[in-house]
Amino acid sequence: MNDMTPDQKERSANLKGLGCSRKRVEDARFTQGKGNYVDDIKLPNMLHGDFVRSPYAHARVVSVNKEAALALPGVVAVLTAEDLAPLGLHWMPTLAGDKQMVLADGKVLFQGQEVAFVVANDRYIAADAVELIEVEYEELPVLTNPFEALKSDVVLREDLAGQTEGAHGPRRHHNHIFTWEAGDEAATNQVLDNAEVVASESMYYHRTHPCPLETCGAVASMDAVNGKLTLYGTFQAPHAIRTVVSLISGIEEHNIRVVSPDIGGGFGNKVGAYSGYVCSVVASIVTGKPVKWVEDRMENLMTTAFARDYHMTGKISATRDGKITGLHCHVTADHGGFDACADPTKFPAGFMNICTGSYDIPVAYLAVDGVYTNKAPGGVSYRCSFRVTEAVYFIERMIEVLAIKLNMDAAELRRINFIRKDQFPYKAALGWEYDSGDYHTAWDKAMKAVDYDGLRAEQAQRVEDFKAGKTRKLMGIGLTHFTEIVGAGPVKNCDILGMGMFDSCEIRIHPTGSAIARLGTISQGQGHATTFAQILASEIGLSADSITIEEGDTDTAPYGLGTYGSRSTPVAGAAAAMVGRKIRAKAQMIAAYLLEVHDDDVEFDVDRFVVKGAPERFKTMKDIAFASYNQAIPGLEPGLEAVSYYDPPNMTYPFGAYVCVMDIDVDTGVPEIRRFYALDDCGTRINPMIIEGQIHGGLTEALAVALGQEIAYDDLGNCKTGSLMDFFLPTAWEVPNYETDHTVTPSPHHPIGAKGVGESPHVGGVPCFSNAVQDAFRAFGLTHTNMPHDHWRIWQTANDLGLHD
Ligand code: PCD
Ligand SMILES: [Cu+]
Repeated sequence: MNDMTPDQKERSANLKGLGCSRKRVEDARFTQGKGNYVDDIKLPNMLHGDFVRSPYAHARVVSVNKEAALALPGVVAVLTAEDLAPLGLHWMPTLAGDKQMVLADGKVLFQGQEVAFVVANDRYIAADAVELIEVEYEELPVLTNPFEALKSDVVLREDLAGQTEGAHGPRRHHNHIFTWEAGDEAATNQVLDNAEVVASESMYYHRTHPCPLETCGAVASMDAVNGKLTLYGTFQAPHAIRTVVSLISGIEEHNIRVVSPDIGGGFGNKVGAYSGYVCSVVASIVTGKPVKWVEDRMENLMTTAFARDYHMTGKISATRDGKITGLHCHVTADHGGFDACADPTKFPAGFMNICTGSYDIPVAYLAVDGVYTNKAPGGVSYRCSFRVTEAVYFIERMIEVLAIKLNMDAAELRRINFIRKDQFPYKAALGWEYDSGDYHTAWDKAMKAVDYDGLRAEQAQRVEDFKAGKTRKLMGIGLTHFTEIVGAGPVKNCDILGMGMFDSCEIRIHPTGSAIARLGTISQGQGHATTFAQILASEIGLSADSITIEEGDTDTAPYGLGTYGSRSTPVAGAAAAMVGRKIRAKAQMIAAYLLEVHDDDVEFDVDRFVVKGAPERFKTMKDIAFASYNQAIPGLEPGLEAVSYYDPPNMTYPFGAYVCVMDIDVDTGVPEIRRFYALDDCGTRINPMIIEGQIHGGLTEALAVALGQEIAYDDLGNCKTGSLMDFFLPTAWEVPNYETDHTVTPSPHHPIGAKGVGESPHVGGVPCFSNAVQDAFRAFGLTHTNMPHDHWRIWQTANDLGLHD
């Protein structure tokens, strides 16, 4: 940009390409109520489905009596496992290599589990009929604690009885799912045993839920005449859903069309497959009519994919002057009744092995035990790619705990252990190769921006004042330096149900120099229609305003693995850049032909090809597009179209430095966020305004998780947080003013150097908010206390430390 002439700058600005804070093109539709969501889909003669769900967390289903329901006028059908069994559809495969009941097959394993599916003429009749179905249950002992589940005689998964081998290796107990290990245990233990200092801590990253504003839903429409099934739904991965539906239903894949229309937020909740999808498809086949199923808020919170629920124990060793020498981590992962985690096949605990964080740790070991309990299945990322938020929370807490043990400043401890710029690409002890980073620059910028030393001085004074009885408010400074890992993934190690996690972009340039591009991803609010057009604009020299972006229809879009794990930019974004380069290569030939020079004698110049050394002789991309349809080079195919399937060579590693300043009222437990500074480095920035929006959103979800959001159960397995009365969803009232900042460290292997950003603020935000709360109490002897830090728990912490005496 800097070495451009004024004319080039102007032409470049007209393209609205990379780096432009272009306004979101989708917002005209959304802000005027013209979105098209699943519930807006209304097909002729459409029926409506609703579930009978189990009130018990663990029970045998003795009988289901449908008679009264079927007698209700307007009820068309009631499906149970018995009806699905002949089709082989009473169980479905999960993304984690387990299988899950579509409808209760003899027993239920969590509260809210689907027992029967009612199909009726309208949603209200369906709901009334649900009440008329009599289910006889026989209660069984409930296990909600994974540690107890591993000791209990109670067999949760009777269908797996006697199976000592699971999808991810040996199972050592009937409620054990897998053990997954990374790193060198013997070497790590040796370092820990001989270390000058070792800090240990156990922490629980509580169960929570993505809770998008729009709940999950689907409309299935089986056309019996031509054998075509159309399935509309809130799918974050429409192509994968098409393949799964084909595999489990036996309908040939070309006869299935999956459409993700507008999606009202996904956040990981809409990656997996749910009973509602299968039941609406079966119901449509059985009734010959379209069937809609849309869950309500309680069903969404209580039964669809939860996130986290990781019990983590760590040991970190260091020299007396603070150089970290080793890290040991053990996780007990509560997966609920079925293992339905959405992770690449080879990673049953996702990318938890990024838990060495931003630090140069020579040796490390991680083991994760997956366990069945009587809770809802799921295990999705919720704004973090595959357990990265758990990993970052773990290491950022361990650093704080170590700082306390060493009696060192936590910022300085981080600084002396960061991976240095000259160490990239950096091979981490747990296997990943970090593509790029410049942590010291980011950290120093952050410390300076917030006047870190000044803050610590103020905090020390506050402690004095508190002890002197002059104030009842403590001050906490939360620090986090996170490293994300996004862009799954190289096909060599990342697949879902055998489908490699590449992604795709196809473009067709029309004669007049405008275009349509389709991708294998699907926006849920991220703004892909805006940003993918920007990547293409810069690559092919046509204005972003002349490029339509389309996603989500498997009949038209090229195959791709969808949008989650911040993979759209690293993978599909790369495909977009590559497809642009294919277009440019052909355009170059056409331009040279039209200008009557050799191919090598023309060069690309923003929006045109010019003859080298003679910039007045050129053909614009618009000229070339038109020519490609009528005067193409003899022997060359007409038209200007291309498709690219991109298999990334590595993942991308965005990072950031966050600081949170908080005042905590010791007597009420209420935290007040005075300041939140977030520096993000996502490599090349496509749209700074969209990035800022992503960061505000992710930080707000981080605040939610750290300060109150939780899916909680009582001992009987009753979900206590099934509505927004109990499940904390922050509003403008709780949200502070965020200060955003950035550095730019491009990814060396991504065609435009971009890394993902959507998840970063959440991954970095959760430990930062939590560290702020905990730091406020450091001077009074606190080392660690578990999230969520709601007012009651904060008050309790103060009380336990004797601050109310
Ligand atoms: N460098 C850069 C990067 C990025 N970007 C931008 O930003 C966004 C984002 O991106 P990414 O990061 O790549 O991502 P994606 O793939 O697209 O997406 C995903 C994410 O995204 C986020 N964000 C959001 N937003 C909204 N609005 N909504 C939603 O739902 C959501 N979700 C969340 C989540 S959760 Mo997961 O699923 O858990 O895994 S994952 C996730 C987009 O638009 C793009 O383009 C830019 O501009 N630049
Ligand atoms: Cu995750």
